[in-house]
Amino acid sequence: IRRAGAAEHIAGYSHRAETLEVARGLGFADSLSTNPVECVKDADLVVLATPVGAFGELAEKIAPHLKKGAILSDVGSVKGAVIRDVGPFVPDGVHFIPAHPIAGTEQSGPSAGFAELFDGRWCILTPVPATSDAAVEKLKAFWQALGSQVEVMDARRHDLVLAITSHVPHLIAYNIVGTADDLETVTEGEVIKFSAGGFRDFTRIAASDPTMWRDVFLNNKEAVLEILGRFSEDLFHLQRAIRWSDGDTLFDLFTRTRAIRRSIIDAGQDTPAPNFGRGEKKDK
Ligand SMILES: NC(=O)C1=CN([C@@H]2O[C@H](COP(=O)(O)OP(=O)(O)OC[C@H]3O[C@@H](n4cnc5c(N)ncnc54)[C@H](O)[C@@H]3O)[C@@H](O)[C@H]2O)C=CC1
Ligand SMILES: O=C(O)C(=O)Cc1ccc(O)cc1
Repeated sequence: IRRAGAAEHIAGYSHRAETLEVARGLGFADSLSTNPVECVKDADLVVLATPVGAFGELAEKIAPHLKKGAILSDVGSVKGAVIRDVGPFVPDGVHFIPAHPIAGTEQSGPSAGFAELFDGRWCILTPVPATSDAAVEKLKAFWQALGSQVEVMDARRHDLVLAITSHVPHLIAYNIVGTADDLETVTEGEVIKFSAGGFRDFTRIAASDPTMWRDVFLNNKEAVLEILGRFSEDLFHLQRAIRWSDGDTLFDLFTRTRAIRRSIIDAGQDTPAPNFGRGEKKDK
C-alpha cells in the first residue's frame, strides 16, 4: 500500500502487542493499535486479515464504528463463509466486498510481508449481487495499484476453484509429510536425510500456519469434500494402473500434467516462491 501511495494513512491492528512491535520495527503503518475500534474509525477501507474463523467476532466488534460509505473487505482464503459470518454485521451504508489475493508464502506474521507480494498475482473479488458497482470499481483499482490483476467471481465458484488449486493441495502436503513422519520412527532419520525434490516441496507447503489452514478446511467443507472425493477416485485409478503394470495409463496422465505445467509457465503464473533473495525466514 505504501509503495503504491494507495492510502493517506495506514492504520494497523493486532490483538497481540508483540506483533505490533514487529510491525512498528518494519515501518508498516502510520498508526498501530491493539484496539480494533480505534483502528477502523474514519477509515475509507477496512481489510480483515486474521484467520477466517476470527472474522465474525472481529466484524461484530468493529461494525458499529465503520464510517458511512466505507468499504469493508478481507483477504480470507475462503469466501462463502466470510459472507455468512461477516455479512450480518455490516451496517447500512457500508460496502462489504470480500476479496482474496492469491498470493502468499508458507511464512506468516508481519515480517513475511514484502512490497512485491501482489505483483502480477490475481486478486478475486466476490461481491454479493446488491453491491454498488462504484464501490467494486474502487476496490478493484486499489488492488491494481498494489500490482494485482483483478477478477470478480461468485463466492461459491471461488470456493470450488480454490479447493482444487490451493486447499486440497495443502491437505495433500500435510498428509504426505504426516505419513513420512509416522514412517520416520521405522526408518530412523532416512526420510529427512534422503528427502528429494518432491518431498522437500511438500514440506514447504506443510510448514504453513496451522491456525490459518485449520480455519480454511473448517470453512470450505463442502467444496473440499467434493474435490477430495474425486481425488480419491483418481488415486485409486492410478493405484490400479501400477498394480496391473498399466504403463500407458501412467504415461498418458504424466504427459497431460506436464502440458498443464507448461501452460502455467506460459501464462506467467509461475513466479518462484516469493522470497526474492531474502532467504528463508523464521516463523513468528
Ligand atoms: N498466508 C498466505 O499465503 C495467504 C493468506 N490468506 C488469508 O489471509 C488471512 C491472514 O493470513 P496471514 O496473513 O498469512 O496470517 P498471519 O498469521 O500472518 O496473520 C494473522 C494475524 O491474525 C491474528 N489473529 C488470530 N486470531 C485472531 C483473533 N481472534 N482476533 C484478532 N487477531 C487474530 C494473528 O495473531 C496474526 O497476527 C487468512 O484469512 C488467510 O486465509 C490469503 C492469501 C494468502
Ligand atoms: O505458499 C504457497 O504456495 C501458497 O499457496 C500461498 C497461498 C496460501 C493461501 C492462499 O489463500 C493463497 C496463497
